[in-house]
Amino acid sequence: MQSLHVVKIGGNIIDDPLKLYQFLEDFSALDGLKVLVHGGGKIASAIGQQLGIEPKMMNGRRITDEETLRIVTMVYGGLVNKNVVAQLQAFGCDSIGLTGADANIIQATKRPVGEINYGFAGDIKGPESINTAILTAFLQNSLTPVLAPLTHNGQGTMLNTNADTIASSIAVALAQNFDVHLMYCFEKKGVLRDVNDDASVISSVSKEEYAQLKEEGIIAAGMIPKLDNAMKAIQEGVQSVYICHADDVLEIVKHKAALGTKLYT
Ligand SMILES: Nc1ncnc2c1ncn2[C@@H]1O[C@H](COP(=O)(O)OP(=O)(O)O)[C@@H](O)[C@H]1O
Ligand SMILES: CC(=O)N[C@@H](CCC(=O)OP(=O)(O)O)C(=O)O
Repeated sequence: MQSLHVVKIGGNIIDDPLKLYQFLEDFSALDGLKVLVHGGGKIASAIGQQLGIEPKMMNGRRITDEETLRIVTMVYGGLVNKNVVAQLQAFGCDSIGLTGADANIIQATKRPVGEINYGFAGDIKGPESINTAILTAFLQNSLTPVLAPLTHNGQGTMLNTNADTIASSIAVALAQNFDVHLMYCFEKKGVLRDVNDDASVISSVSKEEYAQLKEEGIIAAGMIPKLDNAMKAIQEGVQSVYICHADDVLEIVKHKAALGTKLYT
């Protein structure tokens, strides 16, 4: 099977124009088939605040009421997605910017109201909710899909879906057709033993080690949903999963550099 890289880029890089520029230059230089999934939570919060709407987060997830849904649709599907595509074009990477509604790429269901009402947050059922045929057709036509963290419910409503979940779901679905390598890129050197020390990278994490690190409180905050999604991918057919710094993606792929954190089942 052909190799495919699914790369997710997080909010702290997207929010920094220079870091984003450097990352997109490296991403463009990756050989072979690739998909980019972007977040943008920080920009959505900032623009919401400019419009007088305070962000509401619970367990690292955004509570998406009707007003917030309008903001995230504009910010993720418009501002962030189109600027990323324009910059990729400048680096010679022919890309197509999409939300989950475009070409019916990702259908989701509105999260049921439990103890917390997350509002218009979308949960992806499984690989059957991903239009792998159209994603494969884009890839075969030399286009790099750039996916915003938005899905739709098939009944006319957009839903907000965590970008780490989109990356994992896309990677698992495409693993039916490709040898998929999933990379979560962010502003730290990997999963760290001490979150303030970039020299404390844990080079590999198994399922058991993850449970232990979580219990000890070494893995916390946004790293928990990221690792839950990453672990799911490695258990469901993705060939390799890395969590690494946005600066290191090219080194890891091109030169097999021992950087970042590699996950094991
Ligand atoms: N053990 C850990 N190693 C690295 N980062 C950690 C760890 N525990 C918690 N974190 C926090 O998780 C954050 C990453 O989660 P998040 O902000 O959701 O990522 P992203 O920007 O990719 O969406 C890091 O910025 C860091 O503050
Ligand atoms: C439901 C939900 O929480 N959606 C996320 C989508 C953006 C995202 O995941 O952005 P980062 O990768 O930059 O964190 C949010 O609105 O914050």
